[in-house]
Amino acid sequence: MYEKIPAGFFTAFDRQNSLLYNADDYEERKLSDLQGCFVAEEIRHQMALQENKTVYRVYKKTAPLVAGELLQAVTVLFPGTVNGEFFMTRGHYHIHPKCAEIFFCLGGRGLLLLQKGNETKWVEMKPDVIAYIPAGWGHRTVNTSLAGPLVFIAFWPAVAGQNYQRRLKEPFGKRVFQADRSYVIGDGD
Ligand SMILES: O=P(O)(O)OC[C@H]1O[C@](O)(CO)[C@@H](O)[C@@H]1O
Repeated sequence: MYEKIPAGFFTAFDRQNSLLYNADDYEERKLSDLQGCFVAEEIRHQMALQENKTVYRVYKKTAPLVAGELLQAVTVLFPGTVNGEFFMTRGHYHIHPKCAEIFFCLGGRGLLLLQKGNETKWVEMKPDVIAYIPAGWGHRTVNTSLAGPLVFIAFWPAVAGQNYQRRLKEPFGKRVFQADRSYVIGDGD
């Protein structure tokens, strides 16, 4: 379908299979990779020892890790909870302080949590929402629906890098729990 387009110059969202066509890198995060993310850490640990569900998949299009280049990735964040707390990504800050990021929601329902110092913001993610993550803000996504995956594409500078340690010092100030058929936002750590 895309044979006339040079592979280095495009990607496409494969809606049927929920993945990034022409991606060249892939990551899968299971419950065993998400140590310390959920309030119920012991329950997460037990779930990881038993079924160890996949929480999210990331299909990436790489680029040289130099200034001026951009990376892109489709994330598929599956439905589920750990003791009523919705499945989420680990969450990170960028190493480079001047790198923003953009998310475009392709399907599902969720929240993008943004953190800077003690300040927490959130953006409701639903199809066609384009969320902007300003430079310096930590970001984590949460699937707030048990009906299906939250799917979004992200674009960010290739030099951004990911800092996972900073969230220990500047943790996400909100947590998202199941409530009837919806969600409730509770205080974080
Ligand atoms: O790196 P984390 O926090 O595990 O989350 C992965 C997410 O990060 C991103 O790189 C976007 O910041 C996405 O591609 C993916 O959703």
